[in-house]
Amino acid sequence: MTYMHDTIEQLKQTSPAQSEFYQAVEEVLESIEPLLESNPRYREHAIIERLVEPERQIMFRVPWLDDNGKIQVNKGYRIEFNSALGPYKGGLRFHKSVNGSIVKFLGFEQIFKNALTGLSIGGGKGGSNFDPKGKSQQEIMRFCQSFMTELYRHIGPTTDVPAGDIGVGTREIGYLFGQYKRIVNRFDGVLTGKGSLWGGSEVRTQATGYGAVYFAKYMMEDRDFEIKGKRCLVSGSGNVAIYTMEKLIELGAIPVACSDSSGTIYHKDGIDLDTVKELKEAGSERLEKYLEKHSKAEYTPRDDYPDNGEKIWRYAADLAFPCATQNEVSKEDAEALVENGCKGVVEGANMPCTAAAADILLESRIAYAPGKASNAGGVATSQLEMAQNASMQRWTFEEVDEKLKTIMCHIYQASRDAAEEFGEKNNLVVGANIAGFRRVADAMIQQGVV
Ligand SMILES: NC(=O)C1=CN([C@@H]2O[C@H](COP(=O)(O)OP(=O)(O)OC[C@H]3O[C@@H](n4cnc5c(N)ncnc54)[C@H](OP(=O)(O)O)[C@@H]3O)[C@@H](O)[C@H]2O)C=CC1
Ligand SMILES: O=C(O)CCC(=O)C(=O)O
Repeated sequence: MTYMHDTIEQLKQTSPAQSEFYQAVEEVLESIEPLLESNPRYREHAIIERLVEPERQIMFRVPWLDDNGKIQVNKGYRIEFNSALGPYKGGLRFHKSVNGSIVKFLGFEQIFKNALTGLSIGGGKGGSNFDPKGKSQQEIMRFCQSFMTELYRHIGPTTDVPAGDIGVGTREIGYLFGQYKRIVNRFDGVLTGKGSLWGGSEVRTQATGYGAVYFAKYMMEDRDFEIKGKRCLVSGSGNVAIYTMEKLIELGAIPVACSDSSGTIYHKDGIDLDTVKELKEAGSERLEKYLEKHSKAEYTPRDDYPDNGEKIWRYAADLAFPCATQNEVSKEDAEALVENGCKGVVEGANMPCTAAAADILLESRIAYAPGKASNAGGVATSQLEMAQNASMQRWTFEEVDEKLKTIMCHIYQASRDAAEEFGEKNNLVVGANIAGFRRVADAMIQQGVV
């Protein structure tokens, strides 16, 4: 019986039916085992027992009126996981799949991600099982207003600062912020990802995708591999995928495939990003419509995917960027990527690889960047937004972008160095988990038993 095994068994008793949460905890505990062995004080201070239990979990009813005047009810969540390093910070996800396990795994990941940035932000996450697909703008606004009517009492610029995630972009943050301001009668920096007209930071929209590509660049340069000219697979076609592709194109790489929840586009000459933006950013269309402009591209609907994975990972490419959702890379997908000569996998999404897929990538020795390190550019830029709001300053795009590059470089180096320190050279999963954990755990010890 190992410490990790005992902890997971305990969680299964106390927090039943939360498979994604156990998966995230297991990965972290496995990685930090050597640190726990060499530093008994982490066990003496019951750091693991305290870390896996959120400081506060808020669940609430979100009633709203649809366009037919019918009352609809959704579940709302905010998990305030750990505030050892600063105010709870993390996004809100609106997606029909959201449940207690998903919000909890995301919140848990956020603790270590935020620690890795080197900034003063704790970990939190929230959301709702509200499905924005097919809803009118008015319905989305009414839903956001109702969600904030409960959430406002739990958040604040130095308490808990939510942001966006799947299904929550600048428009939703606008509706949430408007309702917060109306209730409390204060213009607080209580959300990030705000519109640039009213307190939002430059680069926040681009930050997660740009940050992932900066991370990829630093990681691949260390392996004498240039990104320029390389063919890339980028799953998803939302915020993170779009700005991953934009930065890749800017650096001379060629994204050849992207996807949405209905299907995958493969365009061997390179994805036309303007068309994707038109369909997905300006509108809320299905990606299949890409074919109307590019008849030579190939579209595979989800029904025709391989039984054991996603179509996108079966194409040959030099680099892969999973930027859609959790567990979107199966063991078989990872095997296909390795067999097809992929040299690096960089996670834009949170926990996009199943545990078995991550094992395949680590065993293959190809470069593998875990999301909590490579997608931290979004939350880091959110903290830059908080800093600007608090000091009533506004920095230029170039200033914020420079800071983002520096932070991503720091995260890469901290993860790489921690991996080497524990004899796991190139294992950035171990490195990121140890570097993130150590910072949070040390802060918790210094703050006593709370
Ligand atoms: N936004 C941010 O700043 C950050 C986001 N992340 C993570 O990045 C990921 C993407 O978030 P974000 O881009 O903001 O979300 P968006 O809502 O903007 O986009 C999500 C995209 O993923 C697609 N998608 C969802 N499920 C699947 C699937 N099974 N297969 C293929 N495509 C799928 C959606 O397709 P469809 O249009 O059909 O729904 C959509 O194109 C999430 O894991 C999120 O937690 C991490 C750090 C920060
Ligand atoms: O910008 C933020 O605060 C949160 C971003 C986020 O949710 C994430 O990093 O997964």
